[in-house]
Amino acid sequence: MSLIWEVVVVVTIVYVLYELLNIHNRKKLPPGPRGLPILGHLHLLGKNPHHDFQNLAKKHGSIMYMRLGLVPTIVVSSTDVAEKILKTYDHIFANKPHNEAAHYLAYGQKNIIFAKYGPYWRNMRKLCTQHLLTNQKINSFQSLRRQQVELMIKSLQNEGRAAVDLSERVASLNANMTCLMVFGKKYMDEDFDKRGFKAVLQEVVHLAAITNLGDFFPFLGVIDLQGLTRRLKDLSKVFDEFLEKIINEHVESHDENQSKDFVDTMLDIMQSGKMEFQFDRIHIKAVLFDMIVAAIDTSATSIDWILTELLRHPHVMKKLQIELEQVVGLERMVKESDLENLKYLDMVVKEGMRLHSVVPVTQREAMEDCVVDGFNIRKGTRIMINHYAIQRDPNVWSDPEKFLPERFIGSSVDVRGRDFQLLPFNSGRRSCPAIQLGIIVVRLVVAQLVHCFDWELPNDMQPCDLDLEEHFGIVTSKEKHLMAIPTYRLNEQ
Ligand code: HEM
Repeated sequence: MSLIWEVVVVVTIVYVLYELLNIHNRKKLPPGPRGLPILGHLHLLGKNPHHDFQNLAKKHGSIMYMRLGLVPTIVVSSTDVAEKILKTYDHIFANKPHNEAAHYLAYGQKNIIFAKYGPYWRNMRKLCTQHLLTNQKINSFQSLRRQQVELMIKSLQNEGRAAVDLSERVASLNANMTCLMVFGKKYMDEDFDKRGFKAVLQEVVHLAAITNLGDFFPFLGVIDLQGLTRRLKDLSKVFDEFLEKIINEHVESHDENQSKDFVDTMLDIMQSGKMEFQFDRIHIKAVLFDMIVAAIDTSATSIDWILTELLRHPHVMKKLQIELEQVVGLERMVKESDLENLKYLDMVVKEGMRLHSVVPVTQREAMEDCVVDGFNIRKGTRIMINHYAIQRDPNVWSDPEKFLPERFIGSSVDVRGRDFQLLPFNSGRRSCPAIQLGIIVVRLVVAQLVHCFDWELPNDMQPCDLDLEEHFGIVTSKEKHLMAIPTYRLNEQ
C-alpha cells in the first residue's frame, strides 16, 4: 500500500473514533455550518479566513462552532462574546494552541507569544514588562527613533518628483528602529546567512503563516506531508546561528557605560542570577525571536494601512496637516512630545486600526470546560476571535466600512484593551505588552510623513482606485505596496 493510502486509512480510523467519542459532547455546542468528514470545515476557508468567518457568522451567529480538521473550534464575532472570553473567563482561555511553526522556530514554544499559559509564560512576560518594555526603557530609545525617522525624511526629500515605495520605506525604517533597540545595531543583508536578513525574516513570517496540516491533524506533523517541518528545521538553524552570533558579540563587547539594548539588558539579568526562574541563552533567544517577529511587521503594516486610507481620503489628510500646522508649525518636524496634543491624529490612528487590524484573528485555547452564552466549550477547544468582524460590526459601528475618524469625536473608545469593540492589541492576559511602544511608533511615523510632505498618487491614479486587498498572514498586510510621490512642505530650516 502506498504512503498516501496508509495515511488515508489512518486518518479515517482516527476520524471515526473521534466522532464516536464526541457524540455526547455535541449536545450544547453553538450553531455552525455543516462540516465534511475528516476535513470538518477547513474547506470553507480561503485565502482570507477572517472574511470567511465573518460571512459564516452572519448566517450562524456570533458564537459559532466549526471543526478545523480534528480541532474543535469556536469562532467569536461579537463584542459581548469577546468580552466574556477575554475578560470574564480570561483565566480559562489564556492558553495558546499548539503551533507547529512556533514549535520549531521558537525553541519549542518557549517564546512569550506562543508559550502555554502557566508559570513559565508568567515569568517570561514579567521579564518583558518589567525590564524591556517599561515606559522608562521605551523613552530611552526616543532619540534613536527621532534619528531614524529623520534619516527617512531626508532620503525622501532627495527623491525629487519620483514615486516612492512607501510600504518598503516604512518597513525598512521600522526594521532599523527595532534592530537598534533590540540588538544595538542595524542588520544589513550581508549580516545574516547568504540569503540576507530581510529574506530570512520574510521566510520566518511566510512559514509561520502557511496553513500547516500538523496544526489541524496533529499526527500529520510527524509525517510532514507538506515538507514544512524540514523547512522550519532548516530555518530555525539559520535563525539560531544569527541570534547566537549577536549574543556572542554582546558578551565580547560588554561596556557598562554604553546605553543598553535588549540583549545587554537580558544578559545582565542572566549573569546576575537574580531571576527566580531558570533564565539562560535559550530564553534570551526565544524573547529575541518574539521582539523581532512581533515588532517589525506589526507597526510597519499598521502605518502602511493608515497611510493608504489617508491617500484614499485627501480631505482627512488635509485636516490632519492643518492640525499639525497648528500644533507643530511648518518650521520644524514633529517631536514625540507633540503627539499627546494631536487629537485628530489619535482619531485617524484609531480609525485606521479599526478597519485594518493587522492581527485580524487571535487564538486561544480552553484550559477547562466552560459554558459561554449557554453553550458548552470543552477543554482543548480552540477559540478564534474575529476582530475583523467585530471592528466592522454594523450593530456597534455606524457605516462600519467607511473610514471616518470623526466617529471618535466625544467618544472614550480606545485601542488599549478596555473596549472590546476595538482590540488591535487584543485584551486580557495575552494582550500585547508593547501597546505603548506600538502606539508611539505608529503615531510618530504617520504624523511625520503627513507633516513633512504633500502626497500624490502616481500615474494620474484617483484616490478611490487605491486598492485595499489584503494578504493574510501572521500579520495581515496590503497585497500591493503603496506607491506615492512626496513633495516636501516644511519651510527650509
Ligand atoms: C502597532 C504595533 C503592534 C500591534 C498592532 C500588536 C498587536 C498584538 C496583538 C494583537 C497581540 C496578541 C496576539 C494574540 O492574542 O494572539 C500581540 C501580542 C504580543 N506583542 Fe504586540 N503588537 C504591536 C507591537 C508590538 C511590539 C513593538 C512588540 C515588542 C517589542 C510586541 C510584542 C508582543 C508580544 C511579546 C506579544 C505576546 C504577548 C503574550 O502572549 O503574552 N508587539 N501584539
